[in-house]
Parts: sequence; C-alpha cells; structure tokens
Amino acid sequence: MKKSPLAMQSTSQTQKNKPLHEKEALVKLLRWHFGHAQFRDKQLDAIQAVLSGRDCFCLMPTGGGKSMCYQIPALAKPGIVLVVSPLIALMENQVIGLKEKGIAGEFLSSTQTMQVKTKIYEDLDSGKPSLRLLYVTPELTATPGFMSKLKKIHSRGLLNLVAIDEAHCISSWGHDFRPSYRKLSSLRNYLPDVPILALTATAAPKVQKDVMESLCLQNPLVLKSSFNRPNLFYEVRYKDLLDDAYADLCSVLKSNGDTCAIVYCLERTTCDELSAYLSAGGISCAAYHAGLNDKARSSVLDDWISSRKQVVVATGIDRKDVRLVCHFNIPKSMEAFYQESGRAGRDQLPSKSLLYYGMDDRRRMEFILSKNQSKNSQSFSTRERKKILESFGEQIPVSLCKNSCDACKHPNLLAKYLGELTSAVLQKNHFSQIFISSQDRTDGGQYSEFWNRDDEASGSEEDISDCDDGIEAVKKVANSKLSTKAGLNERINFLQHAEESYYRNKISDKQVNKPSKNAVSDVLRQGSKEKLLNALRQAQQRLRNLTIEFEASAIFLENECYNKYGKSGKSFYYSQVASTIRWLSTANSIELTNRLGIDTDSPSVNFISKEEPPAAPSPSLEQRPAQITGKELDGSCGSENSIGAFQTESESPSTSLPVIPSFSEFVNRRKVKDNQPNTSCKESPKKNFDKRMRLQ
Ligand SMILES: Nc1ncnc2c1ncn2[C@@H]1O[C@H](COP(=O)(O)OP(=O)(O)OP(=O)(O)O)[C@@H](O)[C@H]1O
Ligand SMILES: [Mg+2]
Repeated sequence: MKKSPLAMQSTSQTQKNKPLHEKEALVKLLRWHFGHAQFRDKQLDAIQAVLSGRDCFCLMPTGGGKSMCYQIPALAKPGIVLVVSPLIALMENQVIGLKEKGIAGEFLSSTQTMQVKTKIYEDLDSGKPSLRLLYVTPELTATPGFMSKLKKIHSRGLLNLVAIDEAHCISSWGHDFRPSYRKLSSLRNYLPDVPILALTATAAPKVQKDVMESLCLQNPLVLKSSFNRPNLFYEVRYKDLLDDAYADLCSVLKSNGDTCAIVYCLERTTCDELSAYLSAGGISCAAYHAGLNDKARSSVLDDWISSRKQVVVATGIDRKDVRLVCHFNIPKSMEAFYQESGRAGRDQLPSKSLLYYGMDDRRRMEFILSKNQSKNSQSFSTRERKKILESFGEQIPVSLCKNSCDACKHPNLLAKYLGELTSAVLQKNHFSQIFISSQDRTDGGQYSEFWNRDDEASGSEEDISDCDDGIEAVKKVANSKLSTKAGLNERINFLQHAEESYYRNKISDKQVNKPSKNAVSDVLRQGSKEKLLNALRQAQQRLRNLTIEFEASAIFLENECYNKYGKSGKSFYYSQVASTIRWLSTANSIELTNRLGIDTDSPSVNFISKEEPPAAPSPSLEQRPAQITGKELDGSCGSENSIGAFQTESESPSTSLPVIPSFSEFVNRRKVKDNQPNTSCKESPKKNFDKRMRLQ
C-alpha cells in the first residue's frame, strides 16, 4: 500500500516559514515513513547538507543507516533522487523495502523486463513523476541516453540529489573497484548544480580522498562515524584443527536455531557444494551467486527475504535481520570482511560473525592477516574487534571489546587452538616454495612465486562480489598435487597464465593509473640478494674451476631481476629471482662467466678462473661487477647508488649477455623442449620480447 506524502504536506502547511530541512520536519518524515524515533549519529547532518544543496561525503559503518541519508531527502521535496548502486541484489532489496513502506521506488537494470523499464521512463518523462527514488547501475548512469534523460528531468527542477552508494567502488585503491564507477566522474559536468552524496563504509583514507576527487565533490561536508559494531560477536574457527569444516559449519548453523544466516564463499563452486551439503544435512538453505540465471537468483532472493529459506551460501547478498554471517573462506580483504560480516545484525540486535580460517586459504589470500601473524601465534590472539577497527585507522582501547570476540572471551581456549595450529602448520609447511630448488629451502619459507591478489584484474561489470575467475584458478593450483608431475605442471601453467594475464591487464591498469600495491621493498631485495649469494656459492662449489666475486655477482644478478620485474610487483620479481637461482644451479662455467660478464679468455679481476691467472679487466667490462669498489660492496644492495650504477649497465646495448628467461619464457621453452626433444627449443629473446609486447 502506498503511504500518502502526508508528513511532507503537513510540514509545509503547519510550518510555512521553516525550511524543509529543519530537524523537526525531518524527524517527522523519519517517524511517519520508517517508524524510527530519532536519527542516528551523522544521518541528520548528511540529510540537511544535501537538502541545502551541498555535496556530502558520508562514511558510516555497514548497517549504520546510510540509505536514510538519501531516502529522507527523497521524501522532503517533490522530484526524484537518483541512487547509483553496484549490486542488483541490493537495489532489488531496497526497492522491495521501500514499496512495503508505500514509498515510490524503482530500479533500472538489465534484469528488468522491457515493460517495467518503459513504465519507469514514461513516469520520468511525465513532467510530474510519481517516483521518489530511482536506483540505477553505474553502467546505465554513464550512458549518453540516460544522461540526457537526467538532464531533462533536471531542467524541470526535479532532480534533487544524486547519491552514489558504495562509493569506494570508484577508487582503484578500494577492494571493490568497478571501472564503470569511474564514469560517474562526468556527472558533475552534466549536472553541475545537483548535490552529490557519496556513501561508503570503506574507511581507508586514500580511498576517501580518491572518491571525493573522482566525483569532483565541491566543498563537501565530510562525515565520519565510528566503525565499531557493538552488537557483533567475532569468532574465528581454524579449519586445520577441524576434522571436517563442512560438518562443523552444519552443526554451527543447527545450533543457531532457525535464524537467518549468510555463508560467504569465494567461489561459486564452493557455494554450490556447500549449499548442497547443508541442505542434505537438513538446513533450509540455497546457493546464490552470479552463475545462476536471473530467474533462479530472484527465486532464491525471494525465498530468503521472505524467510522461506534461512541460509544462503553466497558470493554477495543482503537482508537486515541476519543473525549469523559466516565466512567459509578468508575474504578478499579486511574491507570485504568488514562489509560482509557487517551484513549481520543490521537491525542492531546481537549477531555473530564467524570466520573459518584455513592455512591453505591464507596462502591463497594473503591479506586479511599480516605476514607476521602466521609466524607469531601471539598475534593471532589480538582482539578481533581491535584489529578490524585499527585496520580502518581507528584507535580503540582493548576494553571496548567487552568480551565480544572469542579472543577476549575465551583467551585460554584460543591459546590452546593457536598452539595446535602452530604445530599443524609446521607439519605441513611445504607449500610456498614449489619453485625454489632444494638447496634454497633453508630460507625459512619467506618467499614464494605464488599468485598475489594485486595482480588480478580488478573490477566486474556485473556484481561486485561475483568476480571469482582468478580465484577459481588459484583454487585449482592450490588443490593440485605438488608431488606429481601433473600437479607441478598445473601450477606452472597457472603461473604462466597469471603472468600473461598480468601483461594483458597492464594496459587497463595504466588507464586507471593503478599504482603497485605490491612494491618490491629494499628489505626484500636484500633478502633476494642473500639467496642469490647462497646459490652462487653453491654454483662455485659445483663448478670448482671458478672463483667468483660473490657479493658483486649477487648484487648484479639481483639488480637484473629487479630491472626486469621490480616495477611489476613482488610476484614476478620473486619468479625472476627463483628463475635465476634455478639457472645458477644448472649453469656450466661458460654460461656462468658469460652471464656475469666475464670472458673466460680474459677474465676480469673479480671473476677469476682458477685455471688461469687473473688479467686486467677488459675495457668493455669496465662497468660490470668488477667495477664495484669495496666501499660500494659494504653497503646494502638496495642502496640507490649501487643500484643506479647497475641499472645503467645492465641496460647497455653493447653487451650481449644470455637472457635469463621470464617465467613465461622459461615455461614456453620447457614446453617446446618437451615436445621436440631433438630440436633446438630456444626462442630468441626478440621473439619473447615480441610476444610480451603482443600481450600488452
Ligand atoms: N535512525 C534510525 N533508527 C533506527 N534504525 C535505523 C535508522 N536509520 C536506519 N536504520 C535501520 O538500520 C538498518 C541499516 O540501514 P542501511 O541499510 O541504510 O545501512 P547501510 O549503512 O546502508 O549499511 P550497508 O553498508 O551494509 O549498506 C536498516 O534496517 C534501517 O532501517
Ligand atoms: Mg547501504
């Protein structure tokens, strides 16, 4: 039933001289339409700002009530509010909720029938639209056709506000970057005097800044609320300590009774499998993800919203009375964890967030907990709430938690689990060194050629939670058997694919100026140099007839790796270092001396063949490692000066050194070699270069 706009009319009749954005009038609207007694926290400030025509950036936690900041303005004035939202499911939910309250809301998306769309457009063109809130996708907003419709509505004075929900999607720094969101930057040009309200629960300062700049907000009112969710209890369960994580989840859900729950998984296949398992276990449950057709999605959403189903196993969904959010895999990032776990208890009632933490998941997704945490079990026990809030830049006292997480509530039990987990991890700690030769395994497991999330192409056109192809690939690699040749090949293929995707995606990254979050630090370079040093010493023992200036050679080789992949990020830099170490373990003396710039006939001072006395350096080698002075050698390999000297030289066209292959090149050569054992398999560096250029 449609509620009359009584509150607005009565306000304007009884308080003729008071502007519509007076607190009293707005509270009346809140009570009349939504039944809430008072505004929360920053809601009123945001509403008053946009009603007075000012831009506003509103940072509130999940469930904080951001929607109200544009829903009330939509009711306070004739005309419409345009809401840009990234998820069709979210738009659908909100529109259903508004209609239940008698508020005229609609959404436009590819899932709507032509009939519905036509009706909406007719209403917009009518000159006196009955619509109050129109939800649209960013893709549609940016089309010229829709923009000109908006201009028309605006020219009649009927466009009151543009609200950008989940505004962090505009930032390539954010965890849910959507390329189509960037097109929203043209809104300001098209509609210069319509206030823009940007809403997000993502608090990273650089994301906030990026959002405000990208949307060209002018002197915006910036509102920030605390991110603490006092009604959420945080708990972590350690998959490695469970006999069967599926069975454990099933019993958790059963012990929670018939309450509404979401189980988040990273992959659609896990959603399907888990949902089938839980259903078989007697739980009222369905899978929900972008792999389902529209009809199936709608039907699951309907069943869940209307409580016909209690549990959804999803990649992204929302309902306000969710009592339990369970992450069956470690989420993509701390922001994703916060947002998704925040779907629990949006009605402010006590609710629970449960994270299943598995070491294999962690190896696949190294972000939610920092690297140190796997090595230092103490840091696992940091209070979840404190850890989450601190990652959003909020400094809070430990006492704020008030036993609302497992770490505070059961510290002894947690310590016991962590002890068990540490020994379990030590027993199976073999995974991250698959391409490091056996002699390098003494390095404490710090380095891996494994996939890094930052190398994934970001952004999905359809749904912020549904871009899981890369993760599928990661899963395949993680599940492949290291011990078999086939398993190893699978991983090699995957890494090659990852590298090729990287080059393919490089252009789009450039277009959005995506900076590397995956930078190669000086400390890391120093570590690599040590490993190369070690490999050089072993090569020298193996070959016996060489005396190598170890330090200079290690710096030289590390510098080559850095020049080649340092700017591309850790993953490929690691690959290159590992490649070099592999190469060092098999190279013969001639290859080694060529590689290091020593002509065996006229060896340099620093690379001395035992069989021949040292001679003066050849002029062509003057800038090679032989030139490094003792002073330079004392310094770190990461120091600007020594690196600078090498960079110039290693790029010099006058030297014709054998090229250490990139990962793809290495794999390609291997493949050719496997297929044609009797023919030369070496691709020319030119061909490889061309190939890489083609991939770009
Ligand atoms: N002033 C209020 N008083 C009481 N309840 C409120 C108030 N404002 C909003 N709510 C309720 O809070 C819940 C969450 O609101 P909303 O969906 O707008 O949150 P949100 O900040 O958009 O969260 P998310 O980041 O998850 O999208 C809803 O059930 C809404 O009705
Ligand atoms: Mg919201």
